[in-house]
Parts: sequence; C-alpha cells; structure tokens
Amino acid sequence: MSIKLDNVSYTYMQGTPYQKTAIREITLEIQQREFVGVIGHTGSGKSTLIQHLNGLLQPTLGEVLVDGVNLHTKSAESKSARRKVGMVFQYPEQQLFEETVFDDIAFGPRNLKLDADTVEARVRRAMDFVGLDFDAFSRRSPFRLSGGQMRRVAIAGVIALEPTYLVLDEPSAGLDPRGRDEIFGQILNLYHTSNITVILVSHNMEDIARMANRLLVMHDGIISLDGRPETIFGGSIDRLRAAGVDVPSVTTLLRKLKTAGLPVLGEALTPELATEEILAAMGGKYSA
Ligand SMILES: Nc1ncnc2c1ncn2[C@@H]1O[C@H](COP(=O)(O)OP(=O)(O)OP(=O)(O)O)[C@@H](O)[C@H]1O
Repeated sequence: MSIKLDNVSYTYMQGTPYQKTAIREITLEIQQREFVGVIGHTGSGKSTLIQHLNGLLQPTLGEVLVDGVNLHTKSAESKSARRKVGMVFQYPEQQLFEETVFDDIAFGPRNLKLDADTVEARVRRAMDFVGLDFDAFSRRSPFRLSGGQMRRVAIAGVIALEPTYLVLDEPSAGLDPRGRDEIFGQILNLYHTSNITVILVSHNMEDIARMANRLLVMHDGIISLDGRPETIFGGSIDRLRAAGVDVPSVTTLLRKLKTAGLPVLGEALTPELATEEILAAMGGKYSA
C-alpha cells in the first residue's frame, strides 16, 4: 500500500511562451503510515508535487499510482484510488459554503451516498478529531466562527471522507502560535490514533521536525534530499542552505555547543529532546 510517483514531470502552460516545468523526473514512493514533511524554498514545486497525489494535476510525463492503481484512467478503480487521498489546500476555509458546520462537513460523505446515520457518525468523529464540540458547533454558521475554527471545519470535511492518505498544504498558514499548535496537535493526534498516512507541506521547520518521520526537501523542481529529519538536519548545512531551508534553531544551538566542546550528540530536533541532550552532556548534575 503506497503512493508511487514514477518519473513524474509537470509543465504549466505547455506549448506556450510562458511554459514552466515545475517538477521534473520525480520518482518517489510513500508507504502507508509514514508522516512525510515536504519542505523547500518558495516556488520549488511543493504544491505542484502534492497536487499530483490525488490526481488533481495529471503529469505531463510519468505516472502516479495509489495502491498500485494509475490515477489517470477513466476506470472506476482509478476514481476510487483518487478518493483515497484527502487534500487540504492552503486557506481551506475559503472553500466553506454550507449554512451550518454540520452540512459543510457532511457534504463529502453525503456525496458518497452514505446513509444519514453513517454521515452523522462521520461528522461527529471528524469534529472530535479537530477539537470542535458537536453540540456547541454543528448547528452554527461556519462563517461566524473564528479563522482557526473555520479552518478546523474545513479540515474536518476532508477527514470525514476517511482518506487513507491525508495531504495538507501549509495548514497553519496565517494562524497565531496558539492556533498553529492546536492544528498541528490535532493532525498528530489523528496520525497516532488512526491508520492514516500524512503528507504535510510546511515552511515551519520546528513543527515539521517535531512531527515528520521522513522529510522531502524540494529544490528547483526536484527532491534534493529524502530521509529522516535527524539525518537531514544533522547533515550538511550548505546543502540545506542551497535548497533555501532553515535548520531548526535547537539544531543550530546543539551544533554550536558541540563545536565548543560539550559532548552532545547534536541530533535533537525539539527543545525537549535538546534539553535532555544538554543535561546528559553535563554529567547528570541537573535534571529537567
Ligand atoms: N498555475 C501556474 N501557472 C504557471 N506557473 C505556475 C503555476 N503554478 C505554479 N507555477 C510555477 O511553478 C513553480 C512551482 O510552483 P509551486 O507552487 O509548486 O511551488 P511551491 O514550492 O509550492 O511554492 P510556495 O512555497 O510559494 O507555495 C513556480 O515557479 C511557480 O511560479
């Protein structure tokens, strides 16, 4: 079970003077249950890449397979393979349109012609995942909610489709630190308590380093690095800089301490793990 890209290239406005190849010859396999972070400079091709994962963009060259099925045939198999991939776009709240939160989240499941009880069960479960109380919110208008709440409704609408793979493009964009922590906490909770695979595009290295177990670094339309976050952030800074990617600040701190002679491993990517490393390097004299 996987999403597989086989030699995929995509060119916008092909055949015009404005044509632009946004991703080139990408071969990639994402296995079920991975949590993949996609990072890279502006315009490196992240959004173009992820829009191939649910068949929204059709490769100019190459093919995309979900659980072994090519997304771009006219077969029913192809359609159901595309449905396995849920997509949360940037600023997804702009796509809310129903009169109540319930109807908005129920829109997808109803389209699948599920019976009313199943639809309600899915809406309840999705609202639970994004931390919205069913009784308090389901009858409210989505347009009278805060920005963070509207975004959660939009994400719940995708979760209610019960995708096998969940792709999120900058889900925390424009939220304050609290809203950002909440959204990421809910995504992590969903990942840990269901069988879902997550593919997350983010500019926030600290968050992505904390959550992902695999990182793809995009640079000028190709995947320039692919590996464990610890390996990538612990590796050559020059390669990351060339790809326009920051290193989490705790990694920079640990590198500096290591250079100064403190015997830290330098692998931690979160403040909590960095604290443990530093305290251990100090000979266990202090505790957190
Ligand atoms: N609809 C389009 N028409 C023409 N060119 C496009 C279109 N969408 C994207 N591009 C170009 O393709 C390249 C890759 O864009 P893409 O949006 O995939 O990058 P990105 O890494 O997601 O960027 P960002 O971090 O800014 O969202 C860029 O050079 C961009 O200008």
